[in-house]
Amino acid sequence: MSPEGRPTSAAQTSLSRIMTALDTNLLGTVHGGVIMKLVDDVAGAVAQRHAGGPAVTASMDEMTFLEPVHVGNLVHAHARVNWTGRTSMEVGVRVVAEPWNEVKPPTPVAAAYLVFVALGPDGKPREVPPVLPETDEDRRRFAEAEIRRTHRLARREAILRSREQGHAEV
Ligand SMILES: CCCCCCCCCCCCCCCC(=O)SCCNC(=O)CCNC(=O)[C@H](O)C(C)(C)COP(=O)(O)OP(=O)(O)OC[C@H]1O[C@@H](n2cnc3c(N)ncnc32)[C@H](O)[C@@H]1OP(=O)(O)O
Repeated sequence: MSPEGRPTSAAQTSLSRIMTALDTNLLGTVHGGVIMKLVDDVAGAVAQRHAGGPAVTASMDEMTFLEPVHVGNLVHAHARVNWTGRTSMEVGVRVVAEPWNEVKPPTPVAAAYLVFVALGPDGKPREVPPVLPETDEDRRRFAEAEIRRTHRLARREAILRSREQGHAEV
C-alpha cells in the first residue's frame, strides 16, 4: 500500500548559522562549500521529515550563488519539498543573509535544488508519501520541478547512449 500524501507545509523547515572567520575562502568571503553544506543539511532534514525515515542526497543541481556572504552574516537556509516521485523527492532551498547585529532586510544569496531518495531498512529505495501542493506557489514549484526531473532523466539517458556508442568515459 502506498504511503498517504503529506502537504508541502508539513516538512518545511529552516537552518541558521552565523558565519565566522573559520568559514572563509582565500578571498576573505564565505566559502561556497560552507553554504552547500548548510543547504544539504537543511534539505536532508526536510527530506527525512517528509519521508518519515532516512533519505540520502542523490544529486544537487542548479546551486546558484547570487551574492557573496561575509563573516558576521547570519545566514538562513529555508527548504521545502517541491515534488515527489516514487522513491525520490526534489527539495528546493533558498538562502538569505543578514547582519547578525543589525535589523536589515535579508538579502537572497543562494538557491539550490536537490534530489533525495528515501531508503528502507534494507538500504534500498523505498516509496515516499506523495507531496500535496496546497497553494498556487506550491503548484508552480511542483510543475517546475517536473520539468527539471524530465531534463535530468533525458541528460542521463543521452550520456548512457553516448557511452554505448563507444565514446570514452572520463
Ligand atoms: C553544528 C550544527 C549542525 C546542524 C546539522 C543539522 C543536520 C540535520 C540534518 C542532517 C541531514 C543530512 C543529510 C545529508 C545527506 C547525505 O549526506 S547522504 C550522503 C551522500 N549521498 C549518498 O551517499 C547517496 C549514494 N547513492 C546511492 O545510495 C544511490 O545512488 C541512490 C541515491 C540510493 C539511488 O539508488 P539507485 O539504485 O540508483 O536507485 P534507483 O532505484 O535507480 O532510483 C531510485 C530513485 O532515485 C532517482 N535517482 C537515482 N539517481 C538519481 C540522480 N543521480 N539524480 C536524480 N534522481 C536520481 C530515480 O529517478 C528514482 O526516483 P523515483 O522514480 O523512484 O522517484
